[in-house]
Amino acid sequence: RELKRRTLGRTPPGPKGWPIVGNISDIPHSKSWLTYVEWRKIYGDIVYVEPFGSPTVILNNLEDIRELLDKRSAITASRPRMVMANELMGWDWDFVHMPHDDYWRRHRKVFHQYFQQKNIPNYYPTIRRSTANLLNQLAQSPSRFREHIKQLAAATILKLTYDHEVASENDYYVSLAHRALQGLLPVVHIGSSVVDVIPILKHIPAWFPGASFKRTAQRNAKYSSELRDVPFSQAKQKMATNTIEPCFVSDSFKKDGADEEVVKNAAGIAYLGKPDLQTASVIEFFFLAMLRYPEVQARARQEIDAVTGGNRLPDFDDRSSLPYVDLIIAELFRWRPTTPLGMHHQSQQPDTYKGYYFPAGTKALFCVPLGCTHVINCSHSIPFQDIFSEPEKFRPERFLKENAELDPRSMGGFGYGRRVCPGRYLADSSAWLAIAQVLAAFTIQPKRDTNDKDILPSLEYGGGVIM
Ligand code: HEM
Repeated sequence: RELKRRTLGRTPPGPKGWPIVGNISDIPHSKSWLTYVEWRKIYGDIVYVEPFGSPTVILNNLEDIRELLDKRSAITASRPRMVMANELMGWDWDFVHMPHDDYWRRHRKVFHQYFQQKNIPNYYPTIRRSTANLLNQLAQSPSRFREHIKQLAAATILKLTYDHEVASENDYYVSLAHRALQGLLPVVHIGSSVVDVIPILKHIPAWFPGASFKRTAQRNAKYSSELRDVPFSQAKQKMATNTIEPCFVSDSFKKDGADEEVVKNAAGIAYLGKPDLQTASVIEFFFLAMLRYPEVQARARQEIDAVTGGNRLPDFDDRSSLPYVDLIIAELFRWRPTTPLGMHHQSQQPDTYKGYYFPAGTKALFCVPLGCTHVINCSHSIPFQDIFSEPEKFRPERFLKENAELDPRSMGGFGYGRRVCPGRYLADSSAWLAIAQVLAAFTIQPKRDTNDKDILPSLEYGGGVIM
């Protein structure tokens, strides 16, 4: 290591690890960003750790993130090996976690062709239908708003992907995705499973003491193939009988050189739920913000009523006349990013930056540099307060004044470089219509307790990958 240091330069500073296991015990499994905040104060914007010999940097500064993950994306667009998820649980078809290679590129291309920006207006009718259903459900059972929001996101993506209509919360496809995700989400974060840290353990038998990860993997493996195969074969049956309406599967099959396996995999990922979980998450955070900031809600309502006359719902044509609603969405991305640590990137070549050496295979985690994510439970340390003042406050007006040139939607909320979220245009349109129409049709208020006091929900994050 000393020789490497002398010839290639130093790796960035970070907590000193132990022999062999490195920093494995320094990285918490849950809410790790709180630890990263503390490390930033000690070591600076670029922190280096080596859990079990695996080089990892934590990037805390937008300028560094943009340089390394956007500009040098050709070498930082890969993903870390995921032994538990991909090799034991059968998720190797999931292109979100594929290495940056030709096979990934083919999936990304087919996905992009369908979900690219210019195609989104074709999907407005589907988004409108799902949103109308959300409004009806909210009118009938407002306290179940979280279930209704999840159904909204699932209905849009399943219709667009397979021409499948989600009729109820108990929809079979929705529960398939839910079951699969319950197994997958806990194992996609660095260090979340012992076998990702020590891959050789994947060869020990399931009965071996301490091999509970193997038994967990075996239990969950069938959900991954079920999720990918069942909806796809039903869509294919509809295609065979000419009863399918245009959707991702049918459109992608019509393209020259269509590859069935790639279309099947990419469809499975559109539907898997991570994407629609995130859209649902943005809308849930919107409800939280409106409960806490009624003055923002009132101002948005005023803006909408001035455009619609208060007697119709806003629609996509109104978007350019409703700038404040857009600022609310921008502020949601800053105030509560749905993936505060983004998704891990991995470099494919050694590199140097700011005098530091990054070995090939360095994993990069970026703390989405938007504001108060990191402050929760930790109000004395506010990273990025250099960018946003009072980051813990939900204040859409900040983008009219001191932060007018910034848009958090292009500051990491959707990721970076060649891996930037290819579903972002669909997500943006779905979230916008739901938020604008809910603002027009309802007033979001807290429940009251028996003493007529508002019951306000907690502002705390959970501890997973997607909030
Ligand atoms: C508000 C909603 C959403 C948010 C905040 C979001 C955010 C993200 C983020 C942070 C990444 C990782 C980017 C990186 O590694 O640098 C990502 C990747 C991805 N997202 Fe989204 N996303 C959303 C909605 C969607 C939707 C609706 C779809 C599908 C239609 C989608 C499909 C994907 C896919 C396929 C990837 C993996 C791309 C790759 O690895 O090449 N996302 N998203």
